[in-house]
Amino acid sequence: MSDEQVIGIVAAVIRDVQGRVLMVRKRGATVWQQPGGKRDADDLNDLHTIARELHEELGCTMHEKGARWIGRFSAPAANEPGHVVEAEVYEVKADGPFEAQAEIEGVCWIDPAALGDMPIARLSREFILPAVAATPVVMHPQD
Ligand SMILES: Nc1nc2c([nH]c(=O)n2[C@@H]2O[C@H](COP(=O)(O)OP(=O)(O)OP(=O)(O)O)[C@@H](O)[C@H]2O)c(=O)[nH]1
Repeated sequence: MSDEQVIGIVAAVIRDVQGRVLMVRKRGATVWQQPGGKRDADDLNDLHTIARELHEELGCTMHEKGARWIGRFSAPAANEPGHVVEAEVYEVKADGPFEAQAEIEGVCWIDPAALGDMPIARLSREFILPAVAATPVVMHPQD
């Protein structure tokens, strides 16, 4: 049996027209990660959790349509030693502007196929961003 504690989260992938992915950095943290977070007792479902977290962290509004489940991934947690993060990950559309607020200190856009040596949380670097890089950007006229 493992002593590792599991943090369950829901995480969002938001892409721009060039296919770049929105990343956030929490206050006091060095690594970039996906927007999102833990489920609240009042959340109706995982997309509701994402919509709430996006509004809290970035002040943006998630579209109800166009969400796509990317997968469930697990990795050592970025900011909590000895913890594992287990994430349900969705690509969603949202209206900007995207502005750092609440516990978020930084926002940036990265090319998922060219990460270089940027400090990125393992969940994103090893699982989420490779999955996204393998998928073409789909833009719908109504988006
Ligand atoms: N949101 C998010 N958390 C991640 C990712 N990767 C990763 O390791 N984590 C870890 O999971 C933890 C989730 O905590 P969180 O702070 O985002 O969740 P939250 O907003 O609901 O937390 P709070 O209400 O306690 O402030 C992060 O501190 C981080 O260590 C990721 O891509 N997105």
